[in-house]
Order: sequence, then structure tokens, then C-alpha cells
Amino acid sequence: AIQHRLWPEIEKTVQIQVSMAKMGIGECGSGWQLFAEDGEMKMYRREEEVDGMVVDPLKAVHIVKGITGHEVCHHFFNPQYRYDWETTLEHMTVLETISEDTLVFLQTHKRIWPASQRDGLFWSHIRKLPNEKDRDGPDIWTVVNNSTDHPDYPPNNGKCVRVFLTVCLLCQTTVDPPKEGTSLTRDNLSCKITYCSVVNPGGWAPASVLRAVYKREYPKFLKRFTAYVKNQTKNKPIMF
Ligand SMILES: CCCc1ccc(-c2ccc(S(=O)(=O)CCO)cc2)cc1[C@H]1C[C@H]1c1ccccn1
Repeated sequence: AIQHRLWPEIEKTVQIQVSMAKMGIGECGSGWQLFAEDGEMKMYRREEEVDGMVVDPLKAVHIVKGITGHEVCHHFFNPQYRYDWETTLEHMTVLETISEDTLVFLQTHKRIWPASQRDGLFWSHIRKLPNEKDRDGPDIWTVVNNSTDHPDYPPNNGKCVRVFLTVCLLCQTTVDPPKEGTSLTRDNLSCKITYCSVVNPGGWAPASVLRAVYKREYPKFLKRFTAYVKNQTKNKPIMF
């Protein structure tokens, strides 16, 4: 098949993002501070600024029972579910379908006073990865979102300030084998979700406002999204 112009960038970005997501917080360099915790969910951030703008890298680890990594990534990647769980979304369109596992999105997010409204244009790629720790274990699944350009939608030419983001959702499924002679149910499943994101807000916004938004929005987003996947899959066959 002929290669798409973005393919080399996608391949490279996925490799880098997946290897960083696999690292524990300790290995990920210093400066990570735990800023939110709720049951099995732990959220860390590093305070970083570029040209006076807050670009705090975020790393969240969450363990959710009853779902698989494929189901988590499937509901994160596919546009038809996004309005159900992404509460800050005002509008979303798929600008390009590069392949069945790679889409280009344009999203506008609801304005956060007093910052101006933001939009994001990014490619999104879903991929299954071999489980290096346990060959016969369930595969690892990942979705990587990375800002890109599109000739028809140059940054900052309308009402929105263009954000620049890199996001990696990495999911590792664990199956606790059921008792002899009993069939596998969702009670035997758990999924370790690692969510990494770096969002450059694109234009100036007060650091205090942005940090308050992230502190409020990210825990809400991950809890709401994972609850959504559990609810969507609870009466359906398990998707490994
Ligand atoms: C000034 C920055 C505004 C702003 C721009 C962009 C995003 C954002 C975009 C994409 C993704 S995602 O993980 O790729 C899922 C697809 O939507 C998450 C977050 C969030 C915020 C801010 C609105 C806040 C927020 C933070 C966390 C989660 C959701 N929203």
C-alpha cells in the first residue's frame, strides 16, 4: 500500500509515547507531583512553562475492573462515542480518514473563562501491541493523539486559539483465570490504564486559571470516561 505522508511521524510518535507511558513515575524523570487521587486513580503532573505558558505534562494511572484495554481504546478512538464522554467538547469533525486505525480530528472545546476558546487539530491512531511480559496474555492497546496541520484549517484564523497536544492512552488487560470449570466473566478482568498528555494552550492564558482547569477537568474526564466504557460494555461480549 502507498504510505500516507503522516505515516513516518505516526510510527515514531507512537513508539516514543508508548515507551514513555510504560515507564513508572519514578523512571519518568523527577519533578512529578501527585495532584489528584481517587481510589485506584492517581494523577501526576510536572509544572512546566514554555514562553510563560503552562504546558504541565500529565500522567494518570487508573485500574478499572470489568473491561479490557481493547474496549477502553475502542471507545476513546471512535468518534461516534466522543460526545457521550468528552464534556469539554463543543464541536468535533473527522477531517480525514487516513485508514481504519488513523483519523484526523478537528475539535473545538467549550470556552473556559477568562481564557479564549480553544480548538485542536490532531491525528489519532489506535494500535494493538504484543504483550512482551506474557506472550499468551492479552495484548496491550494504545491510542495516540498528536497535533498536526491541515491546509483548510490553519491555526488561529477564526475565533479559536489552536492548542498543541500529544496524548497517549495505554491499556494493559489482566485476566484472573476463573475457577476450574467456570467460564470467564467480566469479574475476571481488570485493565491498567495509563493516560499521558501534554497540552500547550497555544496562546497566553493565566497559569493559575489553566492549572485550576486541569486540576478540575482531568480527574473528572478520566473517571467519567472509564465509567462510560464500563456502562457501555457491561452486558456485551468481552472484546479482547
Ligand atoms: C486551555 C486548554 C483547553 C483544552 C484544550 C484541549 C483539551 C484536550 C484535548 C484533547 C484531549 S484527548 O485526550 O485527546 C480526548 C479527545 O478530546 C484531552 C483534552 C483540553 C483542554 C482543557 C479544557 C480542559 C480539559 C482538560 C482535561 C480534559 C478535558 N478538558
